[in-house]
Formats: sequence, C-alpha cells, structure tokens
Amino acid sequence: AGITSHAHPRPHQALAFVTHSLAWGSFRAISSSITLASASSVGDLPTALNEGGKGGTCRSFSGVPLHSDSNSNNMVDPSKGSDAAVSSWRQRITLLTQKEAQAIDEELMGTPGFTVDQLMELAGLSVASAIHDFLAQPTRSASILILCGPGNNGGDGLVAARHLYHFGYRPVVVYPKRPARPLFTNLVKQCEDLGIHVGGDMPEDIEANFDCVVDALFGFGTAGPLRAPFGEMMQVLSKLTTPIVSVDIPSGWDVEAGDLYGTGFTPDALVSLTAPKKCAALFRGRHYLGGRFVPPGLQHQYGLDALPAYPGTCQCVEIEGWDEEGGDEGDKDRDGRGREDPKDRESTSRGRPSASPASALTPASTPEFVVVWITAPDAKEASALAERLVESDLAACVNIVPRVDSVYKWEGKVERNGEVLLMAKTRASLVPELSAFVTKHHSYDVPETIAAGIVGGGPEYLKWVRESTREPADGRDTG
Ligand SMILES: NC(=O)C1=CN([C@@H]2O[C@H](COP(=O)(O)OP(=O)(O)OC[C@H]3O[C@@H](n4cnc5c(N)ncnc54)[C@H](O)[C@@H]3O)[C@@H](O)[C@H]2O)[C@@H](O)CC1
Ligand SMILES: [K+]
Repeated sequence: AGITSHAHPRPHQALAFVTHSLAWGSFRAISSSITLASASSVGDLPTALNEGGKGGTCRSFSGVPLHSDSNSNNMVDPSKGSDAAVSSWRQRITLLTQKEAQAIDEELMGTPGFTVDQLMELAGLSVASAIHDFLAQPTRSASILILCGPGNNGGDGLVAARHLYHFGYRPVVVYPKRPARPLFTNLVKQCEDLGIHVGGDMPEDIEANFDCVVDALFGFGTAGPLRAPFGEMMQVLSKLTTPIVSVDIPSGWDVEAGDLYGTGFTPDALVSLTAPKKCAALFRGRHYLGGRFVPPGLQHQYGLDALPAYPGTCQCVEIEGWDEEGGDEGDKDRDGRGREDPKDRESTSRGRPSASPASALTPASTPEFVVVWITAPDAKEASALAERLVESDLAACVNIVPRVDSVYKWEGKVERNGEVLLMAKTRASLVPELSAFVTKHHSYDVPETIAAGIVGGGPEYLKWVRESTREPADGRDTG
C-alpha cells in the first residue's frame, strides 16, 4: 500500500507485503520464467537500490575506487562495516580455475568479438593505473622495471609500459623471449619509439635503480615449473626488497594451487584481470581488479557478480582487506623477506578505510534484474503508469494484478484497502530512476516501490528484459 498523505513510508509494511507476495502461488502464472530472491535477501540489494544510487555514488562493493579521498562521496560509510564482512571475502568472490579463465578469454573473442589487441590494451591500461595507485603519491620520475614473458601476460606488461611512460614514469622493459607475431613486435616498437629501453637481460642492482618491479612474465597460460631463463629470473625476484606488482597471477605460481613449485615468490600487489584466479586465495597483499571489458551477460554466466564495480572512469578497483585476513604463510614469507607492509605504507597515508565496510551489504550474487512491486489506487492509474514505464524503457514488461487487498496500520488502526498491483520487470540499476519516475507520476505522495532481485530465469527472456530497457541515466550500469 502506498501512503496517500504526508507521512513516511513504514518499512515493516513493505516487508510484510514482500513476504506475502513471495508466498503467493499465482506469481508463477507470469508468462516469463523467473526466480525471485528469498525475502531475506531483498535487503541485500545493491546500495544503488537501497540508497537511491545518486550519480557517482558508490554502490555496495568492497573495493574502493582509485584516487578516492576522504572527502569523496565514493568513500564507504564505516558505520555500516563489520569484520565478518571483510573476513568472508574469499568466500564471496568467485575465483576462476585455469580452464574458466581461458574459456572467458575465448568467449570474449567469440560472441562480443573482441580482438586480443583490444583486450590487451585495456588490461595493460588497468595494470598501469593500478601501479600508479600502488605507488601512492609517486615521484613521477619513478623508475619501473617491467619483466615481460612470452605470452599475453607479457603483452599486458608492454602495454602497461607505454601507459606508464605517458603517466610520467620511467619504464624499462626486460623481454627475453619475443614472439614474432605483429601484435608483440608492434608493442615493442611502440615502446621503443617512446625511448623505452626493451632489453633481454635482467639489469644489475635492481634495488638501487628501480622503485618498483612489474611481473608480467606469466599469467593463466602457465603450466609447470618455469623453464629457463624464467626460473632464474624468479630466483632474483624472490629475493628483492623492491616492491613488486604481479600481473594476473604471481609468476611461477600454479594458476590454482599457488606456489606449488616452491619459488618463494610473494609479490606485494596483484592486479587480477577479469576476475581473480584460484591462486589469489593464497596471495596476501594489495589486490587490484582490472580489465574493465567483461559484458554483464558473461559476468553472470561465470558467477562473477560479487566482484567490485568500477566506479566512474576508473580502470581498476582495489579489493580492500585482501592483506588483512588470517596470518598464514603468505604473511610469513613477506615479513621474512623484510619488506615493508604495503598496507602500512599506503592505506593510512591515503586516508582509506582499513577495509571496505560497505561490503556488509554486498550480496553473494548481485542480481542484474529485479521485479518492482508498485501499488496504485485504481485500474486507470495503474494502467497509465504501466504504459509510461514501458514507453520510457524503465521496465521491459509490467504485469497488472487488478485487485489486491492491502492490510496495514494507519494512525494506530488496522486498515484494509483494495488496490491494484503492478509488477515491473527491469534492470536493478534502473530502480532509483524508476522509483523517482513513479513518485512523479503517482497520485500518492509516497507510493510503494519495492524491488526484489531476480536470481535466475530463462536466458532468452532475461536477454529480452535487458534489450527492452535502457542504460541508467548516468550511462553506468550499476546493476
Ligand atoms: N581475458 C583476459 O582475462 C585477458 C587476459 N590477458 C592476459 O593474458 C594472459 C594469459 O595469456 P596466455 O594464455 O598467453 O598465457 P601466459 O602469458 O600466461 O603464458 C603463455 C606462454 O608461456 C609459455 N609457458 C607456459 N608455461 C611455461 C613454463 N612452465 N615455462 C616457460 N614457459 C611457459 C607458453 O609456451 C606461452 O608462450 C592472462 O594471464 C592475462 O595477463 C590480456 O592480455 C587480455 C584479456
Ligand atoms: K604475472
């Protein structure tokens, strides 16, 4: 029931209605096949839904946007935090197996038709952005040693070298095994044209000459212990005190099992591309997510919905709290090598919260689509509203239930009203706009608009819902 006079909506009233509706057998009569989240998970919808999703506002994700500061409205509200939310990180985020990572790569180049060059460019840009964040207030002339391997991980490193040059850093590339394919020879040429040195051997005295080392040797294509000359390179890396950032996985690690071959290599930061791989569970340090190119459909297909969203124009997000969990072997190795804890070095000086407390609101799986219940006083108003919603692409379809009885308390008395119920199928990211639209066109001052997440359904039907609705007004699909 909506509220017809100047009064505040009463949450218990809405909740009771949701519970009731979920138990309502005739719901299955809707022609589309969809499954709703249980009533208890309705409160887990993204903050965009809960808090109105104002432009630029962070939704409930556990990474904080890069370059945010304490004044930014992207910062999360520490009052919403809980340690439990932070400590359950590894359970929340889907970690990819080697096969899944390869399958996503193939899919991206299949249906969405990305070329490897496109993906590599975005991956390398993410890596460069993460390094810039990791170095926190760097002297722009910082020297960065970038070690590139023979596959696409190495290609990401070459792209990152170029972007880091344009950001104002001084990159130097080591590229011992260079494939003859034009993709790679062009990337080398682009670096050399900028005056970036691309050599074949590890330089002398890395600690004295470089502020940061980038490990772009091997990614999810690695199999077995590293062969020469890479095994030797890893031995050097394992002993360095210079901060090291690994691209996609720490090189020499098994994609799933971690440091299976005992390299002892523990980078200070990791930039996972597309999604963290299983070995990331064994990594302790600053953990970034990059590769802002995965379409929502693919994200859903691989269960990647709980990954942090990229706010605004950020090319990467930091998954906060990755270095704070447990005190296992990863911490021991790093401390044993005498490195400064990157958390101490970075987080406090940048005024970040020590963890991202809004993760308390992060659902295990953020729905892309929702059903929004809206009540109206009569059939005429309901019908006009339904047409308006569909016309403006705010809903793909609206079902009208001609009569529902709503029971609620009003000024201390139990009331009963006949109303008409609208059920709109739409994108979760459109809920703030849809609510505002309904409020504008509704005769109640505070109409009821409540959303329940759709956790599954016919793929073709859901595809149709996506195609029949528009992007949110700020152009960012926060769903
Ligand atoms: N969809 C994605 O997530 C994207 C991934 N990209 C990058 O591509 C990477 C995967 O690329 P690749 O499949 O080329 O794999 P890698 O770059 O991990 O390495 C493959 C190369 O390493 C060699 N190799 C494998 N095991 C070895 C060993 N034990 N010793 C010595 N050499 C060994 C192989 O012969 C091959 O030349 C990802 O990790 C990521 O960095 C990006 O470029 C673009 C998009
Ligand atoms: K790597």
